[in-house]
Amino acid sequence: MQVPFIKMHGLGNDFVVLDGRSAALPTIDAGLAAALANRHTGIGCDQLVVLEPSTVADLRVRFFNADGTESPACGNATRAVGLLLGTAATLETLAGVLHAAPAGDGIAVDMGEPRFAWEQIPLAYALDTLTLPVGWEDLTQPVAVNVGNPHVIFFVPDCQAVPLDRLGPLIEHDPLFPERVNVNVATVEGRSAIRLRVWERGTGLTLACGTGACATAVGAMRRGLVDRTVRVTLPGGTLTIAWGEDNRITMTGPATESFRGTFELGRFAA
Ligand SMILES: N[C@@H](CCC[C@H](N)C(=O)O)C(=O)O
Repeated sequence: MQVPFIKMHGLGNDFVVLDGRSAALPTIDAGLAAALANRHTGIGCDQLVVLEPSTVADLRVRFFNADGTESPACGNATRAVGLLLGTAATLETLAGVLHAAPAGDGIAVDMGEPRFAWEQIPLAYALDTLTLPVGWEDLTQPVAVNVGNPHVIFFVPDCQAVPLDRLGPLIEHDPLFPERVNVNVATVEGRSAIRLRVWERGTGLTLACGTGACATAVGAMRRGLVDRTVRVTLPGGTLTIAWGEDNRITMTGPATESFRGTFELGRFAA
């Protein structure tokens, strides 16, 4: 069976998109997702994105990390799907129904409401999520925010200097986070500018993480470090994040289609 795919990215966070809205797709499981994502033996991507019909929105979108695990949310991929659709649309995700629409040269997405209760992150036990009293070497006292997926954010003087490739996996797998966690290191550069690097749960270091940008912006706003609209610059480029009076987060930024192709399912599925 030949399966069509679309290769896309949002600020270098790259995706293989399978469109099952009108054509039947093979069963998507962790093994197939990980095989397709593999950069040596597969197509190669940070996330596999699957589009399906929905009964409650214009379409349903599922996100799989490079290790095959499914995530309820992926900000950059949501913008990429918005680009594919080319018009305002509602997207059913495991994190709720989101709204994406063209905005200038990019796509704006209503990413929903952030959650801060320790059970909602989730943490293994009750702690103050505005200042978690924990640390790993020089990374201490992070904020925890759930924006559909779990994030911790460490505010540091120079995020470029953090050995995130070493500390990221330690923190991701710490028993404090029963569903693991995305690890953000951020430097506030002014009332409306943040620099950010992210170790993504299930994928590792990426060039950009949309939900990481949302969680970091909201964490910085909760701490009073920045205004309610902020530009978040990641290695792959810049997103604008606004946290409105209605408690909803809007993420705006670019997305790109790279190429289209097909793969032979038998090479990847068991
Ligand atoms: N790249 C993403 C986030 C993908 C999911 C994340 N790794 C998780 O498991 O929660 C983004 O742009 O938000």
